[in-house]
Amino acid sequence: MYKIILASGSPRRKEILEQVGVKFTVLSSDKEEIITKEKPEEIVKELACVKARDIADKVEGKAIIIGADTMVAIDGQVLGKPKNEVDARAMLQMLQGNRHQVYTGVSVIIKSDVKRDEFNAAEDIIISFTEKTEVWVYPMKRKQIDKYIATGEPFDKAGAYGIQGKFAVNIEKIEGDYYNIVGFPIAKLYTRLYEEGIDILNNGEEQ
Ligand SMILES: Cc1cn([C@H]2C[C@H](O)[C@@H](COP(=O)(O)OP(=O)(O)OP(=O)(O)O)O2)c(=O)[nH]c1=O
Repeated sequence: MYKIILASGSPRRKEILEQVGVKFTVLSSDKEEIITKEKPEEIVKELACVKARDIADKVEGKAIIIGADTMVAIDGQVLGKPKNEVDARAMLQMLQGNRHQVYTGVSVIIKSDVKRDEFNAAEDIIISFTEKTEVWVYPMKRKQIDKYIATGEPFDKAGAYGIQGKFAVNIEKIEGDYYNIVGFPIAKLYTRLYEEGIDILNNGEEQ
């Protein structure tokens, strides 16, 4: 039996794992997120890896630690969470009437309890990937953007919107995994781990 640990404080990621029936605990990382990469698909993987590593170093025994990070990209710009209202308005102004990409990077560290020798712990297995979803947003007037900002929804979300919330009325269409936009590409994670012989729906035990 593995302990499954979600290394993220995002309530959305927790909800998605609960929805499919994974038994896990949450230990969120407070490590500073320093970006050294340029491409969004690399940045999200790097940040997911920092979160998973931070928690993996703090837990003992057999464990599967899952880190994730979500960002929005549009016209060569990468958007994280807005810092304030002005920032949120600028982001939503860019996204309205346009197409953008949402990237979520996932990093999974599988810690075994088998020791190589009496001094060294067994090597961890690391699986990491990025999932991309294309999103088209209908044109929005300044008044609509301001009303949306007033709901308070933008502030803890990459790109300043939540597709699962009140922003749903502005989504024209998506191409790719919906759950990836909400912050966690659950199907890709489940499938990749299953290929490795790990079933997260069964406490990580092999099928
Ligand atoms: C685009 C979009 C993002 N989001 C959220 C998912 C993520 O929680 C958040 C991006 O922030 P992240 O930095 O990926 O994650 P987090 O700060 O919430 O949690 P932690 O760092 O502890 O892992 O944006 C939505 O909820 N809906 C959306 O439509």
